[in-house]
Amino acid sequence: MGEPLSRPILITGAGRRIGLALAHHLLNQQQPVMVSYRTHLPAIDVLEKAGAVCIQADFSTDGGIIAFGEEVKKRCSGLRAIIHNASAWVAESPRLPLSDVMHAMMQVHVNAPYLLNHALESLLRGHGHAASDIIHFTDYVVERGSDKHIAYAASKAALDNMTRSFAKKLAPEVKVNAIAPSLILFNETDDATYRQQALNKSLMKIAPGEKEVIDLVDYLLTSCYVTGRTFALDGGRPLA
Ligand SMILES: NC(=O)C1=CN([C@@H]2O[C@H](COP(=O)(O)OP(=O)(O)OC[C@H]3O[C@@H](n4cnc5c(N)ncnc54)[C@H](OP(=O)(O)O)[C@@H]3O)[C@@H](O)[C@H]2O)C=CC1
Ligand SMILES: Nc1nc2c(c(=O)[nH]1)N=C([C@H](O)[C@@H](O)CO)CN2
Repeated sequence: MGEPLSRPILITGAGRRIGLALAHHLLNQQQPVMVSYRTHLPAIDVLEKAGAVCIQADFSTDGGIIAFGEEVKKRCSGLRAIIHNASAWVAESPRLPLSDVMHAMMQVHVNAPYLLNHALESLLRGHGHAASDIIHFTDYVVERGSDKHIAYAASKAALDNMTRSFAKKLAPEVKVNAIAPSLILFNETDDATYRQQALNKSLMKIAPGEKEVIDLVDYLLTSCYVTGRTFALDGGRPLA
């Protein structure tokens, strides 16, 4: 149904973990993919060999965000979707000035999606009803706050709110939705005690892995009706 798979899906921060898995999943479906990466990990070379267009970008400055948007516009004439995955999970710490933490969180989780959604709007429009998507990756903590990642949670809450604003602005050509995960994937540095504590916070008591996110992205991309909504991937954590 609809046009052949020609417009790329843009995934930010796809050099590792969920973004990287999503990029390979879409490529395996013969869906063209364009990604941003900050650190040139070997996985980027593999992605390029698999056919992805990979563009280096650091969203810690507005200049870096704007330059990335300009490069995307040079490299394609339309976009099927933008998936705002790029993120840093930074806790407040005595070693970091609080203003630096808040600034860094707002840059990657708010300024980047805000500026890129505006800059790339013309690439998303003009393809028909519900023909394009924006997906914001937020977080379960938007609902509950976080005493250890206050700036992170606040920035993700702003991103959650922008989901509804952009849904109003871009409908009906472009659907805009958010995915709010809780524990999906551990970090290599997570020790056994932390891992057990984290697993116990949900009813399902697992870290499901990237496929849980990929399956929801696939659903959102196929919908012609869902927009302005946030989808929790939290294993029943609010009920635990
Ligand atoms: N993993 C989980 O359990 C959970 C994940 N989420 C959300 O899901 C999404 C994916 O999670 P996950 O794969 O763990 O994310 P990661 O933290 O592993 O990776 C995010 C990517 O974003 C990139 N990035 C970070 N800061 C910047 C920046 N300033 N400019 C450009 N790129 C940047 C990183 O680049 P680099 O490779 O250079 O570091 C990295 O490749 C995120 O939005 C996250 O908040 C939410 C809840 C739980
Ligand atoms: N950018 C990231 N955001 C988050 C991560 C991560 O690794 N990178 N991890 C989490 C945790 O899994 C948390 O959900 C556990 O309760 C949150 N956000």
